[in-house]
Amino acid sequence: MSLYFDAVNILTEPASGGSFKSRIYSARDLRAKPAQIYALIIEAAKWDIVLTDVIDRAGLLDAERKLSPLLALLLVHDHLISKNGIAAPAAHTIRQAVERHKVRLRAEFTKARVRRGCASVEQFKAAILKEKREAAGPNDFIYPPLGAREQYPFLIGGPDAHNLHRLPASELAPEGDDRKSQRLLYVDPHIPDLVAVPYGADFTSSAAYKNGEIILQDKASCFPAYLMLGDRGPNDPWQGDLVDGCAAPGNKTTHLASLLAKQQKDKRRQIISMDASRMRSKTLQKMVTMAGADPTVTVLQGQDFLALDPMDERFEKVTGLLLDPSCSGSGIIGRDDVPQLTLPKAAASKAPNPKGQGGKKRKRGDDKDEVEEPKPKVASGALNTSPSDENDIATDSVDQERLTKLSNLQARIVEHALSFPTATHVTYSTCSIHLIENEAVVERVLASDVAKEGGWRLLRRDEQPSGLRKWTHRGVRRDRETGENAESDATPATVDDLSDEDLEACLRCWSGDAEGLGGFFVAGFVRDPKFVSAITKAPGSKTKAESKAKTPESKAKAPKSKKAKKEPVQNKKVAQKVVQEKEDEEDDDDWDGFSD
Ligand SMILES: C[S@@+](CC[C@H](N)C(=O)[O-])C[C@H]1O[C@@H](n2cnc3c(N)ncnc32)[C@H](O)[C@@H]1O
Repeated sequence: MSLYFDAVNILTEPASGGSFKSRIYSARDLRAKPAQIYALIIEAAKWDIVLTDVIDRAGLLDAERKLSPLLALLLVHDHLISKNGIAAPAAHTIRQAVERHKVRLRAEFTKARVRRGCASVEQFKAAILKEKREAAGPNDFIYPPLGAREQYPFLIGGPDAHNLHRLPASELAPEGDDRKSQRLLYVDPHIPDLVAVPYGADFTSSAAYKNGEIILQDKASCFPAYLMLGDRGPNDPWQGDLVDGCAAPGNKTTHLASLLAKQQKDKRRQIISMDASRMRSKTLQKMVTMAGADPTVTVLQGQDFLALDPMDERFEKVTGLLLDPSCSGSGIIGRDDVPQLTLPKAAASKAPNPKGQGGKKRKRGDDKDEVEEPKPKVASGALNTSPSDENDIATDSVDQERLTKLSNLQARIVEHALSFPTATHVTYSTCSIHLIENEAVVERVLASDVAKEGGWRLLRRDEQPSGLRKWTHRGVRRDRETGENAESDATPATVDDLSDEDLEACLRCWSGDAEGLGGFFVAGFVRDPKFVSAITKAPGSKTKAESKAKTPESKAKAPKSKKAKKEPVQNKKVAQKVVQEKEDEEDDDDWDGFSD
């Protein structure tokens, strides 16, 4: 029974940071399994317009005054549609409150099906999806309308499923869907192997999804790995190993693995992937395994990227580093992303709550008779969720001090990446909209000694992979006016030291435009490989990198250690600080991978 009360609480509590799904998985006071709660809400949302109609016509809420509209909707969903009925003992008050009306409820459900001319429940489900799709508007097929992302997932092939476009439409379309004969996948024009699927396509039950052959991923999240590995193929494969320094839950790591696998059929390069948070590292490992990327990816669990010694032998072949560190998450859309359900009408004479909020708070163990819950933020409309699980710290207001701290850490992380002696490519990304975390970090990094000494510059637009070259949203010189910024007292930041070409090199995504994405930023840093060999191997070079680099002789003498070497003292303080921050964040979002 706790399942329904937990679901009601989740749907009615004020949204904190992270996506709806991640909030369920990280909630502490749930008694039912998070996966069950999530599934109940998602399934009930698919049927809400019918269930509401059935409940209203059956007069359930007038007869059962203790049932709130939301609780009734969830219970009636399981009563009519779930194979096992309501998940509560037969004698439970709430179950009885619904089952007392089973004849009427069943009759109204059947009438609703027959009115739509459907012979089976599957057909009925498809008809409802179609109704909802039509209500959502004509553009639903292309990209997700804001706030309905999880219904229009972006899919990307996993390491061993390079061509998702071949996936049979029958795997994706719901049974009885009248679009089976139509084109069901929208092939993305910017990212290879990326497709959007139409409303109601239940790919989560497809074998390809369960096997990790396809991965649900936000489009913007695909930019960094593609920016790094580009349009190469087997004739022009990536040379060297890769590091993903801030990798959990693993979207970009698995995308890197997928792109690498496409290029290198025989000898696979390695990806060393890590996250400072131990808890999130477990999710990372799980996602890597599910994607079949274990042969390519080594996960360093709980590893602080800043504590890595770039001179460690493990990294001697590293040519590319992908950095997607913690950020404000201000680009994540649908923060208040509780599913929006159409609800039945409350009983007419129900006593209003004194605070105007609906009922009393339920205590643990007392769910036998307490059946009202706070008024949900529910309305008619589509399911509204966001795939923001990889980011963890979105807040509702601009905290300049926090942004400054984050940007300091972000700049330090990118500069550390630039200090890897054999690196030629580094990408930096955030899902923040703030200049201070994006262009301003790039500006600082380019001005740093490590960038200047190492010959680093930005990967120009004309050098970017073909799909991203076409992307029109580019870096900005000053913060855009947003609701959040408007409330901030801070003077708008500007970047004056970046050239127009530098800004063209930066890629931006904005929420609220026709692209249908959240806010995102990515930039690529590159340097000429000849310059790399000069700083690591040229005799007499005075660079820091070279002064620390091992000579071939010292390498021959030193035992080949698999363990990280003692970190530089300067990094140690940073490392301790970051690890502390990470431990503070251990309770943040976890992501349950694609193993529903
Ligand atoms: C935005 S999330 C990364 C999302 C990931 N790239 C993906 O695509 O799924 C940021 C991650 O960086 C990790 N992180 C932050 N600072 C770190 C550090 N110094 N070393 C390693 N990981 C760090 C956080 O624990 C968090 O999991």
